[in-house]
Amino acid sequence: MNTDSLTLGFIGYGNMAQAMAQGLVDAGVLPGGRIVACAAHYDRLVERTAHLGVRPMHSGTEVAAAADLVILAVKPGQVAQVCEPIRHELADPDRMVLSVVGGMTLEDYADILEEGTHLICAIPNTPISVGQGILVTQEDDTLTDQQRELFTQVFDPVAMIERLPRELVSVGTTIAGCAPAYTAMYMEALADAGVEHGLPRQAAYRLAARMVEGTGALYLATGTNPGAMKDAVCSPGGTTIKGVASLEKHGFRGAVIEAIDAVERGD
Ligand SMILES: NC(=O)C1=CN([C@@H]2O[C@H](COP(=O)(O)OP(=O)(O)OC[C@H]3O[C@@H](n4cnc5c(N)ncnc54)[C@H](OP(=O)(O)O)[C@@H]3O)[C@@H](O)[C@H]2O)C=CC1
Ligand SMILES: O=C(O)[C@@H]1CCC=N1
Repeated sequence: MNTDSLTLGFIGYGNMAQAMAQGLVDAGVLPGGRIVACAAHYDRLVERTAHLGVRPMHSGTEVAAAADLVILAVKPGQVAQVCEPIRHELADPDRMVLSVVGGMTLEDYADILEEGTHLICAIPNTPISVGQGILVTQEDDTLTDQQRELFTQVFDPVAMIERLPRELVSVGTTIAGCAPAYTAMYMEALADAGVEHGLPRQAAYRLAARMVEGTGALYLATGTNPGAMKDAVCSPGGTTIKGVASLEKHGFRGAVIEAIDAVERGD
């Protein structure tokens, strides 16, 4: 099996599944016609799948029968119920299952899937839709070496794959998977300030977005410590340090750390 003959099936076709499908099709990993999907509401599914040519199906049973790689992309509370009727199909030795269900680890599937199911648990983030994603993947999985290689072939073009031990998956997921929301809030706040000072809204968003993208790219290209990246922008007696001092006064870094703590505590 390789990506040229792979059929991928989503069980659940909401925000995350659509982001993944979009990224994979746009990156040329596979055409929409080799992706199948089911969801709770068929009419809505038909609308959501049309533009990529993804094939809508009526049930998880149809998806499992059609797909070599089945992606569980429903809410955590729904996963046991959707897997129950297709446990046997999912355990087919030629099939692999990827769970992107928030908070679910390999161990959580012991009572949900049949023993021997080839399963990997990973959490993507929404930038996967533009080929700039992250997949935080539990180090332990039950894939064969060949399936693990195929998994990498499929997702490498659209995401950085970060394999972590079970106990670190949660915080890794929070930073990679939840923080796009916090980063979007930061961009929104920067743009609001820009608009307050007269910048047109779209220009303000463009500046904020490119700045976030470029700052991340600069770190990835150079590995410079983020503290040193900050220092490099702050000229002595200059403008940037005034903003740094103001952010510190208002607890900026503490607020970010507390947000991650809140997710990890499950507040
Ligand atoms: N959004 C994100 O950034 C991320 C999400 N995740 C995880 O991905 C999973 C999905 O999240 P998200 O896409 O945001 O949620 P959505 O609510 O957007 O999507 C959930 C999907 O599940 C479908 N569904 C519900 N019940 C069934 C059922 N019985 N059979 C088949 N499909 C069903 C829904 O169908 P319908 O649309 O018809 O109601 C919908 O398509 C969650 O576990 C989440 O933790 C992981 C990483 C990031
Ligand atoms: O908020 C959520 O439940 C999901 C999990 C990771 C990102 N979004």
